[in-house]
Amino acid sequence: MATVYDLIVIGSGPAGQRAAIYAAKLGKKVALVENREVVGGACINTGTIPSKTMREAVLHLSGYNYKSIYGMNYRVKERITMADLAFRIQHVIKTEIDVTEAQLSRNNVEMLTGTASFDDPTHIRVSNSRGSTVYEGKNVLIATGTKPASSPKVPINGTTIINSDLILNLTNLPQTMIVVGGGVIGVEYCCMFAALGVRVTLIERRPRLLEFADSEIVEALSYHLRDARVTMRLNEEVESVEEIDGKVVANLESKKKLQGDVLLYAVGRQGNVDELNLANAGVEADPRGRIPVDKDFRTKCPTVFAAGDVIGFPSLASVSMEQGRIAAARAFGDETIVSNPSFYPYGIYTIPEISFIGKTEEQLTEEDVPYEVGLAYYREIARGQIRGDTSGRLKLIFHRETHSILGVHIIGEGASELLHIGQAVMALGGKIDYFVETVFNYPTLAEAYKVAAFNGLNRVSRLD
Ligand SMILES: Cc1cc2nc3c(=O)[nH]c(=O)nc-3n(C[C@H](O)[C@H](O)[C@H](O)COP(=O)(O)OP(=O)(O)OC[C@H]3O[C@@H](n4cnc5c(N)ncnc54)[C@H](O)[C@@H]3O)c2cc1C
Ligand SMILES: NC(=O)c1ccc[n+]([C@@H]2O[C@H](COP(=O)([O-])OP(=O)(O)OC[C@H]3O[C@@H](n4cnc5c(N)ncnc54)[C@H](O)[C@@H]3O)[C@@H](O)[C@H]2O)c1
Repeated sequence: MATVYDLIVIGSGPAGQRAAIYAAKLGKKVALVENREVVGGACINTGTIPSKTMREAVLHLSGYNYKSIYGMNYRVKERITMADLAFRIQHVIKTEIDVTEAQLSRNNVEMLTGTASFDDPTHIRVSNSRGSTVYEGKNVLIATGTKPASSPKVPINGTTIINSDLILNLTNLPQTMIVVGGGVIGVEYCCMFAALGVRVTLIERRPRLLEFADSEIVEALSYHLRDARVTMRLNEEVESVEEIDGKVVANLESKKKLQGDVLLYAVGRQGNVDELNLANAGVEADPRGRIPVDKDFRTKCPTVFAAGDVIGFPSLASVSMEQGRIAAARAFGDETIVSNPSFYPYGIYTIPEISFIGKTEEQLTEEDVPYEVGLAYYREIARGQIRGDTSGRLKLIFHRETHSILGVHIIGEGASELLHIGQAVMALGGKIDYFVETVFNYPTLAEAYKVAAFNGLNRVSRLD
């Protein structure tokens, strides 16, 4: 007889963890299956946490934030090595794994190590080196995440041709690097390596980087990339990659050839569905391994749910956690838990960082919405000068007539934290006037909201 669980969760990344803990809090019997040796998924082990820790280490050791004050030669450590970066990354990964394991165990979530697959909609086979065991799940959540997209024409070798899972395989900092893909992963790593002095060439097949972000903000970022000696090749597609005489060569569709010491291939991600035997549950994935779900994260099979990156957009750790929580609630008939997707923020940890919420100017123009913009430059704000960030800016987009806030877009120090002020005001239905009427601590970067609000309202009154 198979052991019976109220919920079997497959995958221990942000979506799986939150679902498992939420169901356990409802008093349900929960098992969490993970095929890695440790919990945390791509988020803790290869994606979010390592990349954000590496960025922090790069900023600290390179003295990046203080160069405008102490001069371009200022740095905390003269020769920064991959070992310096790996030291801090491994420390944070280990701590995060410990925290997650403790959370799961004190909530009585049973961990099963191995690869899960469906025998039928309610029977999950867990296979590992010791064999396989079948468990019964009255409900099942697929939270298996994604892996880096690959191409037979790009032979990843783990040393000179890598993807984002293999960054820590680099033993030495390269002198030159080719980054393929101007999405979030490509641009974030491009910024980090450029800040370390690596000469980076970034190749993107679209006409611009980060196509979902506000174009003014992306232009501002592009200025910083050029300043860090990054060469941007937009409208260029990489067709194949090869190794010639110890160098990596990227062959572009335009017949150009680019050469570097290392190539990072970051052209998107593919759902982890190959090993699941989805057909046995009557569930199908699309060619990119994404599983379609309804608003409650239910698949075509009523007792099988899917959440996190495996369902596709927006593929963020932050959103995956919410999806997992809601999926678990719905599995047990709890309709009270809600989460509003229109107030999901983006934090893009480029150097400088970018964060935004709501609509871009391009979207509002397309929709014929009468909007106005209020801008604040960090250089006009005392805290900007104190922190040494004089190029940051905060942009508030608001409705000319109702004054409601339609979007907040920030580039600069602290952007991803600062954004949550705008997010709260938007979510609570506040208007731009709130920022004018509110006293902010001084000197803070948050003051940028007030300056931007004055700027925007002045523009409206000049025209009315
Ligand atoms: C380089 C990088 C940087 C990122 N930075 C950010 C960021 O700054 N902010 C942000 O919000 N998001 C970021 N993300 C995205 C974020 O990591 C993902 O959105 C998040 O990890 C998705 O969580 P998940 O639970 O869906 O799956 P994952 O975290 O991918 O976890 C899924 C787990 O399931 C396991 N699994 C797969 N198949 C099976 C099976 N058959 N049986 C058992 N186990 C299985 C996998 O091994 C994995 O451990 C980043 C991603 C990358 C790659
Ligand atoms: N800070 C964050 O929130 C964060 C950070 C990293 C990753 N992520 C998540 O990870 C996911 C994957 O990120 P990603 O950057 O790999 O994927 P992506 O799909 O966002 O970007 C891939 C880019 O590569 C380009 N491209 C594809 N093939 C190409 C080729 N042959 N030559 C040149 N360019 C090519 C595409 O046009 C696209 O712009 C994202 O959806 C994102 O949500 C989030």
